[in-house]
Amino acid sequence: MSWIVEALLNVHNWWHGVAKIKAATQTSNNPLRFGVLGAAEINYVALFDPISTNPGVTVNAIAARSLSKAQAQIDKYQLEDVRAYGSYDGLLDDPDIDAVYIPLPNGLHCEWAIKAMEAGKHVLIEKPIASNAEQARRIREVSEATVKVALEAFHWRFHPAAHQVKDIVDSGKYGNVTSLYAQFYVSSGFLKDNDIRFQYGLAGGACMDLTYVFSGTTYFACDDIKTSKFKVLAAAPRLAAMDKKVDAAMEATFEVEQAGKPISTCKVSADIARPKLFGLIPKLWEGTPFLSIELEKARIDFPAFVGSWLNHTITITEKNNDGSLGSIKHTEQCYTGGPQWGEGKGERWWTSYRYQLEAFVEMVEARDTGKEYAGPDVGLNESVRIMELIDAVYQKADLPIRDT
Ligand SMILES: NC(=O)C1=CN([C@@H]2O[C@H](COP(=O)(O)OP(=O)(O)OC[C@H]3O[C@@H](n4cnc5c(N)ncnc54)[C@H](OP(=O)(O)O)[C@@H]3O)[C@@H](O)[C@H]2O)C=CC1
Ligand SMILES: O=C1OC[C@@H](O)[C@H](O)[C@H]1O
Repeated sequence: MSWIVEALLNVHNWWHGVAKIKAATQTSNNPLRFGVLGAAEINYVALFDPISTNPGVTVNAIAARSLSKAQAQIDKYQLEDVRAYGSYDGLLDDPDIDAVYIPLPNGLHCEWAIKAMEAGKHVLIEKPIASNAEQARRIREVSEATVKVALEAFHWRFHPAAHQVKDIVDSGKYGNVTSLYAQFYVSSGFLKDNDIRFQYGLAGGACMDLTYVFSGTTYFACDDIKTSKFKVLAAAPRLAAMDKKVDAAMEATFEVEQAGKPISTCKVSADIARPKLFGLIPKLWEGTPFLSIELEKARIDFPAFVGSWLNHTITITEKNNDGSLGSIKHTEQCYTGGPQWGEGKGERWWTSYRYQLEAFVEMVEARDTGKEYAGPDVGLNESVRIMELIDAVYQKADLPIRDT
Protein backbone atom coordinates (compact mmCIF):
# COMPACT_ATOMS: atom_id res chain seq x y z
CA MET A 1 0.00 0.00 0.00
CA SER A 2 2.79 2.39 0.94
CA TRP A 3 4.19 2.05 -2.60
CA ILE A 4 1.37 4.30 -3.81
CA VAL A 5 2.38 7.08 -1.41
CA GLU A 6 6.03 6.50 -2.37
CA ALA A 7 5.18 6.84 -6.08
CA LEU A 8 3.27 10.09 -5.37
CA LEU A 9 6.21 11.36 -3.31
CA ASN A 10 8.64 10.64 -6.14
CA VAL A 11 6.52 12.68 -8.55
CA HIS A 12 6.17 15.46 -5.95
CA ASN A 13 9.96 15.54 -5.38
CA TRP A 14 10.66 15.56 -9.10
CA TRP A 15 8.16 18.40 -9.67
CA HIS A 16 9.72 20.52 -6.90
CA GLY A 17 13.34 19.68 -7.75
CA VAL A 18 13.99 18.13 -4.33
CA ALA A 19 16.89 15.95 -5.59
CA LYS A 20 19.10 19.06 -5.83
CA ILE A 21 18.12 20.12 -2.31
CA LYS A 22 18.94 16.65 -0.99
CA ALA A 23 22.34 16.74 -2.68
CA ALA A 24 23.11 20.13 -1.12
CA THR A 25 22.00 19.19 2.43
CA GLN A 26 25.00 18.93 4.77
CA THR A 27 24.55 16.98 8.00
CA SER A 28 25.29 18.95 11.17
CA ASN A 29 28.08 17.99 13.61
CA ASN A 30 25.77 16.57 16.25
CA PRO A 31 22.75 15.07 14.48
CA LEU A 32 19.91 13.14 16.09
CA ARG A 33 20.75 9.53 15.19
CA PHE A 34 17.77 7.38 14.23
CA GLY A 35 17.39 3.62 14.26
CA VAL A 36 14.43 1.88 12.63
CA LEU A 37 12.66 -1.24 13.89
CA GLY A 38 11.42 -3.18 10.86
CA ALA A 39 12.25 -2.89 7.17
CA ALA A 40 8.70 -1.66 6.65
CA GLU A 41 7.38 -0.35 3.33
CA ILE A 42 6.56 3.05 4.80
CA ASN A 43 10.15 3.77 5.93
CA TYR A 44 11.17 5.70 2.84
CA VAL A 45 8.21 8.08 2.82
CA ALA A 46 7.98 8.59 6.58
CA LEU A 47 11.66 8.77 7.46
CA PHE A 48 14.37 8.32 4.83
CA ASP A 49 13.02 11.00 2.49
CA PRO A 50 12.46 13.64 5.23
CA ILE A 51 15.84 12.91 6.81
CA SER A 52 17.65 13.56 3.55
CA THR A 53 16.67 17.26 3.66
CA ASN A 54 17.03 17.73 7.43
CA PRO A 55 20.63 18.53 8.40
CA GLY A 56 19.92 17.75 12.05
CA VAL A 57 19.06 14.07 11.58
CA THR A 58 20.68 10.89 10.29
CA VAL A 59 19.49 7.31 9.92
CA ASN A 60 22.18 5.10 11.44
CA ALA A 61 20.67 1.62 11.70
CA ILE A 62 17.82 -0.57 10.47
CA ALA A 63 16.78 -3.74 12.26
CA ALA A 64 14.63 -6.47 10.76
CA ARG A 65 13.71 -9.94 11.91
CA SER A 66 16.37 -11.12 9.50
CA LEU A 67 19.68 -9.41 8.82
CA SER A 68 19.32 -9.89 5.06
CA LYS A 69 16.00 -8.02 5.01
CA ALA A 70 17.49 -5.06 6.87
CA GLN A 71 20.48 -5.03 4.50
CA ALA A 72 18.18 -5.31 1.47
CA GLN A 73 16.39 -2.10 2.48
CA ILE A 74 19.71 -0.29 3.01
CA ASP A 75 20.79 -1.41 -0.47
CA LYS A 76 17.45 -0.57 -2.10
CA TYR A 77 17.60 3.05 -0.98
CA GLN A 78 21.41 3.31 -1.23
CA LEU A 79 21.60 4.49 2.38
CA GLU A 80 25.17 5.33 3.36
CA ASP A 81 26.77 4.52 6.75
CA VAL A 82 23.71 2.63 7.96
CA ARG A 83 24.18 -0.53 10.05
CA ALA A 84 21.91 -3.57 9.59
CA TYR A 85 20.70 -5.57 12.57
CA GLY A 86 19.04 -8.99 12.48
CA SER A 87 17.08 -8.33 15.67
CA TYR A 88 15.21 -5.38 17.17
CA ASP A 89 16.93 -5.92 20.54
CA GLY A 90 20.31 -5.64 18.83
CA LEU A 91 19.47 -2.15 17.59
CA LEU A 92 18.16 -1.06 20.99
CA ASP A 93 21.50 -2.10 22.54
CA ASP A 94 23.35 0.23 20.16
CA PRO A 95 24.58 3.22 22.23
CA ASP A 96 24.98 5.32 19.06
CA ILE A 97 21.23 5.51 18.47
CA ASP A 98 19.30 8.43 20.03
CA ALA A 99 15.82 7.87 18.63
CA VAL A 100 13.86 4.96 17.24
CA TYR A 101 11.18 4.96 14.55
CA ILE A 102 8.61 2.16 15.01
CA PRO A 103 6.74 1.16 11.82
CA LEU A 104 5.86 -2.31 13.10
CA PRO A 105 2.36 -3.84 12.93
CA ASN A 106 0.06 -1.99 15.34
CA GLY A 107 0.03 -4.87 17.83
CA LEU A 108 3.79 -4.48 18.38
CA HIS A 109 3.92 -0.68 18.81
CA CYS A 110 3.46 -0.63 22.59
CA GLU A 111 5.92 -3.39 23.41
CA TRP A 112 8.76 -1.93 21.31
CA ALA A 113 8.06 1.72 22.19
CA ILE A 114 8.40 0.85 25.86
CA LYS A 115 11.52 -1.26 25.31
CA ALA A 116 13.08 1.56 23.28
CA MET A 117 12.35 4.24 25.88
CA GLU A 118 13.68 1.98 28.63
CA ALA A 119 16.83 1.56 26.52
CA GLY A 120 17.21 5.35 26.58
CA LYS A 121 15.81 6.21 23.14
CA HIS A 122 13.17 8.72 22.10
CA VAL A 123 10.41 7.14 19.96
CA LEU A 124 8.42 8.10 16.90
CA ILE A 125 5.62 5.52 16.78
CA GLU A 126 3.51 4.84 13.70
CA LYS A 127 -0.24 5.34 13.97
CA PRO A 128 -2.22 4.04 15.74
CA ILE A 129 0.05 4.42 18.75
CA ALA A 130 -0.99 1.07 20.25
CA SER A 131 -3.58 -1.71 20.15
CA ASN A 132 -5.87 -0.07 22.71
CA ALA A 133 -6.18 2.73 25.25
CA GLU A 134 -4.68 0.79 28.11
CA GLN A 135 -1.47 0.29 26.10
CA ALA A 136 -1.45 3.97 25.09
CA ARG A 137 -1.65 4.93 28.76
CA ARG A 138 1.33 2.64 29.48
CA ILE A 139 3.36 4.40 26.77
CA ARG A 140 2.44 7.75 28.36
CA GLU A 141 3.57 6.54 31.79
CA VAL A 142 6.91 5.24 30.51
CA SER A 143 7.51 8.43 28.51
CA GLU A 144 7.03 10.44 31.71
CA ALA A 145 9.17 8.10 33.82
CA THR A 146 12.07 7.92 31.34
CA VAL A 147 11.78 11.59 30.23
CA LYS A 148 11.83 10.40 26.61
CA VAL A 149 9.71 11.83 23.79
CA ALA A 150 7.03 9.44 22.51
CA LEU A 151 5.17 10.84 19.51
CA GLU A 152 2.41 9.18 17.50
CA ALA A 153 3.19 9.71 13.82
CA PHE A 154 -0.01 11.55 12.91
CA HIS A 155 1.97 13.32 10.17
CA TRP A 156 -1.02 15.25 8.75
CA ARG A 157 -1.30 17.15 12.04
CA PHE A 158 2.09 18.80 11.43
CA HIS A 159 1.23 20.29 8.04
CA PRO A 160 0.38 24.02 8.05
CA ALA A 161 -2.87 23.38 6.15
CA ALA A 162 -4.31 21.47 9.15
CA HIS A 163 -3.34 24.37 11.43
CA GLN A 164 -4.96 26.86 9.07
CA VAL A 165 -8.28 24.98 9.18
CA LYS A 166 -8.07 24.66 12.96
CA ASP A 167 -7.43 28.39 13.23
CA ILE A 168 -10.49 29.24 11.11
CA VAL A 169 -12.69 26.91 13.19
CA ASP A 170 -11.34 28.21 16.53
CA SER A 171 -11.64 31.87 15.48
CA GLY A 172 -15.39 31.64 16.14
CA LYS A 173 -16.07 33.67 12.98
CA TYR A 174 -18.46 31.01 11.69
CA GLY A 175 -19.98 30.01 15.04
CA ASN A 176 -19.84 26.68 16.80
CA VAL A 177 -19.08 23.35 15.14
CA THR A 178 -22.31 21.39 14.75
CA SER A 179 -21.16 18.24 12.92
CA LEU A 180 -18.19 16.71 11.15
CA TYR A 181 -17.65 13.99 8.58
CA ALA A 182 -14.40 12.18 7.74
CA GLN A 183 -13.84 9.45 5.20
CA PHE A 184 -10.84 7.39 4.06
CA TYR A 185 -11.17 4.45 1.65
CA VAL A 186 -8.61 2.03 0.25
CA SER A 187 -9.91 0.08 -2.72
CA SER A 188 -10.25 -3.67 -2.50
CA GLY A 189 -7.28 -5.35 -4.17
CA PHE A 190 -4.69 -2.79 -3.04
CA LEU A 191 -3.90 -4.78 0.12
CA LYS A 192 -3.08 -8.48 0.08
CA ASP A 193 -5.33 -10.83 2.08
CA ASN A 194 -2.49 -11.48 4.54
CA ASP A 195 -1.63 -7.79 5.01
CA ILE A 196 -0.93 -6.78 8.62
CA ARG A 197 -4.09 -4.63 8.42
CA PHE A 198 -6.35 -7.71 8.15
CA GLN A 199 -4.88 -9.56 11.13
CA TYR A 200 -6.58 -9.33 14.50
CA GLY A 201 -3.46 -10.78 16.16
CA LEU A 202 -1.48 -7.77 14.90
CA ALA A 203 -4.22 -5.31 15.93
CA GLY A 204 -5.53 -4.80 12.42
CA GLY A 205 -8.83 -3.35 11.24
CA ALA A 206 -10.13 -0.31 9.39
CA CYS A 207 -10.55 1.81 12.54
CA MET A 208 -6.97 1.02 13.52
CA ASP A 209 -5.38 1.57 10.11
CA LEU A 210 -7.39 4.61 9.04
CA THR A 211 -7.12 6.21 12.50
CA TYR A 212 -7.03 9.55 10.69
CA VAL A 213 -10.83 9.68 10.55
CA PHE A 214 -10.89 9.81 14.36
CA SER A 215 -7.91 12.10 14.68
CA GLY A 216 -9.35 14.44 12.01
CA THR A 217 -12.84 14.79 13.42
CA THR A 218 -11.76 15.14 17.07
CA TYR A 219 -9.00 17.66 16.25
CA PHE A 220 -11.49 20.08 14.75
CA ALA A 221 -14.38 19.26 17.10
CA CYS A 222 -12.57 19.63 20.42
CA ASP A 223 -11.22 22.72 22.14
CA ASP A 224 -9.46 20.39 24.55
CA ILE A 225 -9.55 16.68 23.72
CA LYS A 226 -8.45 15.75 27.26
CA THR A 227 -11.65 17.06 28.82
CA SER A 228 -14.06 16.43 25.92
CA LYS A 229 -16.45 13.50 26.35
CA PHE A 230 -17.19 11.08 23.52
CA LYS A 231 -20.38 9.03 23.25
CA VAL A 232 -20.54 6.46 20.47
CA LEU A 233 -24.09 6.34 19.11
CA ALA A 234 -23.65 3.79 16.34
CA ALA A 235 -20.93 1.57 14.87
CA ALA A 236 -21.58 -0.60 11.82
CA PRO A 237 -18.68 -2.77 10.65
CA ARG A 238 -18.26 -4.83 7.48
CA LEU A 239 -16.20 -7.79 8.61
CA ALA A 240 -13.10 -9.05 6.80
CA ALA A 241 -13.58 -12.30 4.94
CA MET A 242 -10.45 -13.86 6.47
CA ASP A 243 -11.02 -12.87 10.10
CA LYS A 244 -14.42 -12.03 11.55
CA LYS A 245 -12.85 -10.07 14.41
CA VAL A 246 -11.42 -7.59 11.90
CA ASP A 247 -13.39 -4.65 10.52
CA ALA A 248 -12.62 -4.31 6.82
CA ALA A 249 -14.87 -1.26 7.03
CA MET A 250 -16.52 0.75 9.77
CA GLU A 251 -19.14 3.48 9.80
CA ALA A 252 -19.48 5.12 13.19
CA THR A 253 -21.29 8.08 14.71
CA PHE A 254 -20.27 9.70 17.97
CA GLU A 255 -21.07 12.83 19.92
CA VAL A 256 -18.56 15.25 21.37
CA GLU A 257 -19.58 17.00 24.56
CA GLN A 258 -17.50 19.82 26.01
CA ALA A 259 -18.07 22.52 28.56
CA GLY A 260 -19.65 25.72 27.29
CA LYS A 261 -20.34 24.37 23.79
CA PRO A 262 -23.30 22.68 22.11
CA ILE A 263 -22.86 18.96 21.46
CA SER A 264 -21.40 18.22 18.02
CA THR A 265 -21.89 14.99 16.07
CA CYS A 266 -19.11 13.23 14.16
CA LYS A 267 -19.60 10.63 11.43
CA VAL A 268 -16.66 8.61 10.20
CA SER A 269 -16.36 6.09 7.41
CA ALA A 270 -13.24 3.95 6.94
CA ASP A 271 -12.69 1.07 4.52
CA ILE A 272 -9.51 -0.90 3.80
CA ALA A 273 -11.16 -3.10 1.16
CA ARG A 274 -13.66 -0.80 -0.55
CA PRO A 275 -15.70 -3.00 -2.90
CA LYS A 276 -15.00 -2.40 -6.59
CA LEU A 277 -17.62 -1.03 -8.97
CA PHE A 278 -19.45 -4.05 -10.47
CA GLY A 279 -16.82 -6.10 -8.61
CA LEU A 280 -14.29 -5.07 -11.29
CA ILE A 281 -13.29 -1.41 -11.24
CA PRO A 282 -11.44 0.07 -8.24
CA LYS A 283 -13.23 3.27 -7.19
CA LEU A 284 -10.10 5.40 -7.46
CA TRP A 285 -12.22 8.56 -7.37
CA GLU A 286 -13.07 7.67 -3.75
CA GLY A 287 -9.40 7.26 -2.84
CA THR A 288 -8.84 10.79 -1.58
CA PRO A 289 -9.40 11.17 2.16
CA PHE A 290 -12.09 13.72 2.90
CA LEU A 291 -13.06 15.88 5.86
CA SER A 292 -15.94 18.30 6.14
CA ILE A 293 -16.86 20.56 9.08
CA GLU A 294 -20.34 22.03 9.53
CA LEU A 295 -20.39 25.20 11.60
CA GLU A 296 -23.40 27.35 12.44
CA LYS A 297 -22.51 29.91 9.75
CA ALA A 298 -20.40 28.00 7.22
CA ARG A 299 -19.21 24.63 5.95
CA ILE A 300 -15.48 23.98 5.59
CA ASP A 301 -14.40 21.28 3.16
CA PHE A 302 -10.86 20.00 3.57
CA PRO A 303 -10.41 17.20 1.03
CA ALA A 304 -7.05 15.41 1.08
CA PHE A 305 -6.63 16.39 4.72
CA VAL A 306 -4.17 13.51 5.17
CA GLY A 307 -2.16 14.27 2.02
CA SER A 308 -2.37 18.06 2.04
CA TRP A 309 1.35 18.33 1.17
CA LEU A 310 0.64 17.03 -2.33
CA ASN A 311 -2.10 19.52 -3.10
CA HIS A 312 -5.06 20.88 -1.21
CA THR A 313 -7.78 23.49 -1.23
CA ILE A 314 -9.67 24.54 1.86
CA THR A 315 -13.15 25.69 0.83
CA ILE A 316 -15.35 27.77 3.12
CA THR A 317 -18.96 28.08 2.01
CA GLU A 318 -20.91 30.63 4.02
CA LYS A 319 -24.46 29.75 5.13
CA ASN A 320 -27.67 31.73 4.78
CA ASN A 321 -29.66 32.69 7.89
CA ASP A 322 -31.79 29.54 7.50
CA GLY A 323 -28.67 27.34 7.64
CA SER A 324 -28.65 26.48 3.93
CA LEU A 325 -25.42 26.88 1.96
CA GLY A 326 -25.09 30.33 0.41
CA SER A 327 -23.30 31.51 -2.69
CA ILE A 328 -20.28 33.06 -0.98
CA LYS A 329 -17.26 30.76 -1.12
CA HIS A 330 -13.65 31.39 -0.13
CA THR A 331 -10.77 29.10 -0.91
CA GLU A 332 -7.43 28.98 0.85
CA GLN A 333 -4.20 27.05 0.67
CA CYS A 334 -1.39 26.88 3.20
CA TYR A 335 1.88 25.05 2.56
CA THR A 336 4.36 26.93 4.75
CA GLY A 337 4.35 28.80 8.06
CA GLY A 338 0.77 29.08 9.22
CA PRO A 339 -0.68 29.74 12.66
CA GLN A 340 1.30 27.08 14.54
CA TRP A 341 4.72 27.06 12.85
CA GLY A 342 4.88 30.81 12.32
CA GLU A 343 6.01 32.77 9.30
CA GLY A 344 9.04 31.56 7.39
CA LYS A 345 8.94 27.94 8.56
CA GLY A 346 8.98 25.20 5.96
CA GLU A 347 9.01 25.07 2.18
CA ARG A 348 6.32 24.44 -0.41
CA TRP A 349 7.83 21.02 -1.08
CA TRP A 350 7.95 19.87 2.56
CA THR A 351 5.76 16.83 3.06
CA SER A 352 3.70 16.34 6.22
CA TYR A 353 6.36 13.76 7.19
CA ARG A 354 9.07 16.41 6.79
CA TYR A 355 7.13 18.78 9.08
CA GLN A 356 6.58 15.91 11.52
CA LEU A 357 10.33 15.17 11.63
CA GLU A 358 11.07 18.86 12.20
CA ALA A 359 8.70 18.86 15.17
CA PHE A 360 10.11 15.62 16.55
CA VAL A 361 13.68 16.98 16.47
CA GLU A 362 12.58 20.17 18.24
CA MET A 363 10.69 18.10 20.85
CA VAL A 364 13.78 15.97 21.54
CA GLU A 365 16.02 19.05 21.81
CA ALA A 366 13.59 20.60 24.28
CA ARG A 367 13.24 17.38 26.31
CA ASP A 368 17.02 16.81 26.46
CA THR A 369 17.66 20.36 27.64
CA GLY A 370 14.72 20.55 30.07
CA LYS A 371 12.92 23.21 28.03
CA GLU A 372 9.24 23.51 27.13
CA TYR A 373 8.37 22.58 23.51
CA ALA A 374 5.75 24.98 22.19
CA GLY A 375 5.41 23.98 18.51
CA PRO A 376 2.86 21.76 16.76
CA ASP A 377 2.27 18.56 18.70
CA VAL A 378 -0.05 15.59 18.99
CA GLY A 379 0.62 14.82 22.62
CA LEU A 380 0.13 11.56 24.44
CA ASN A 381 -3.10 12.73 26.10
CA GLU A 382 -4.60 13.05 22.63
CA SER A 383 -3.22 9.67 21.56
CA VAL A 384 -4.82 8.07 24.63
CA ARG A 385 -8.20 9.74 24.00
CA ILE A 386 -8.23 8.57 20.37
CA MET A 387 -7.49 5.00 21.43
CA GLU A 388 -10.31 5.26 24.01
CA LEU A 389 -12.63 6.35 21.24
CA ILE A 390 -11.56 3.47 18.96
CA ASP A 391 -12.04 0.99 21.83
CA ALA A 392 -15.54 2.41 22.38
CA VAL A 393 -16.36 2.05 18.68
CA TYR A 394 -15.30 -1.62 18.74
CA GLN A 395 -17.42 -2.20 21.83
CA LYS A 396 -20.43 -0.58 20.19
CA ALA A 397 -19.89 -2.76 17.12
CA ASP A 398 -19.75 -5.89 19.31
CA LEU A 399 -16.18 -6.51 18.23
CA PRO A 400 -13.36 -7.28 20.66
CA ILE A 401 -10.92 -4.55 21.59
CA ARG A 402 -7.55 -5.28 20.02
CA ASP A 403 -5.50 -6.84 22.81
CA THR A 404 -2.16 -8.01 21.40
N1 LIG B 1 2.14 7.32 8.27
C1 LIG B 1 1.73 6.75 7.17
O1 LIG B 1 1.47 7.39 6.17
C2 LIG B 1 1.63 5.28 7.13
C3 LIG B 1 1.74 4.56 8.27
N2 LIG B 1 1.69 3.21 8.27
C4 LIG B 1 1.82 2.49 9.54
O2 LIG B 1 3.12 1.91 9.57
C5 LIG B 1 3.07 0.60 10.11
C6 LIG B 1 3.66 -0.37 9.10
O3 LIG B 1 2.93 -0.34 7.91
P1 LIG B 1 3.56 -0.85 6.50
O4 LIG B 1 4.85 -0.19 6.27
O5 LIG B 1 2.54 -0.69 5.48
O6 LIG B 1 3.74 -2.38 6.86
P2 LIG B 1 4.80 -3.48 6.41
O7 LIG B 1 4.07 -4.76 6.44
O8 LIG B 1 5.53 -3.09 5.19
O9 LIG B 1 5.85 -3.42 7.60
C7 LIG B 1 5.65 -3.92 8.85
C8 LIG B 1 6.99 -4.37 9.40
O10 LIG B 1 6.71 -5.03 10.62
C9 LIG B 1 7.63 -6.07 10.82
N3 LIG B 1 7.01 -7.19 11.53
C10 LIG B 1 7.37 -7.61 12.75
N4 LIG B 1 6.61 -8.63 13.16
C11 LIG B 1 5.74 -8.88 12.15
C12 LIG B 1 4.73 -9.84 11.98
N5 LIG B 1 4.43 -10.73 12.92
N6 LIG B 1 4.05 -9.82 10.82
C13 LIG B 1 4.34 -8.92 9.87
N7 LIG B 1 5.30 -7.96 9.99
C14 LIG B 1 6.01 -7.97 11.12
C15 LIG B 1 8.20 -6.44 9.49
O11 LIG B 1 9.53 -6.19 9.78
P3 LIG B 1 10.81 -7.03 9.41
O12 LIG B 1 11.37 -6.13 8.40
O13 LIG B 1 11.49 -7.08 10.72
O14 LIG B 1 10.43 -8.37 8.88
C16 LIG B 1 7.70 -5.38 8.52
O15 LIG B 1 8.78 -4.73 7.88
C17 LIG B 1 1.63 0.36 10.54
O16 LIG B 1 1.49 0.69 11.89
C18 LIG B 1 0.84 1.35 9.68
O17 LIG B 1 -0.35 1.78 10.33
C19 LIG B 1 1.58 2.53 7.08
C20 LIG B 1 1.46 3.19 5.90
C21 LIG B 1 1.39 4.62 5.84
O1 LIG C 1 -1.92 6.81 4.83
C1 LIG C 1 -2.33 5.66 4.81
O2 LIG C 1 -2.93 5.17 3.69
C2 LIG C 1 -3.42 3.87 3.58
C3 LIG C 1 -3.34 3.03 4.83
O3 LIG C 1 -3.52 1.68 4.58
C4 LIG C 1 -2.12 3.38 5.60
O4 LIG C 1 -1.82 2.52 6.66
C5 LIG C 1 -2.30 4.79 5.99
O5 LIG C 1 -1.46 5.24 7.01
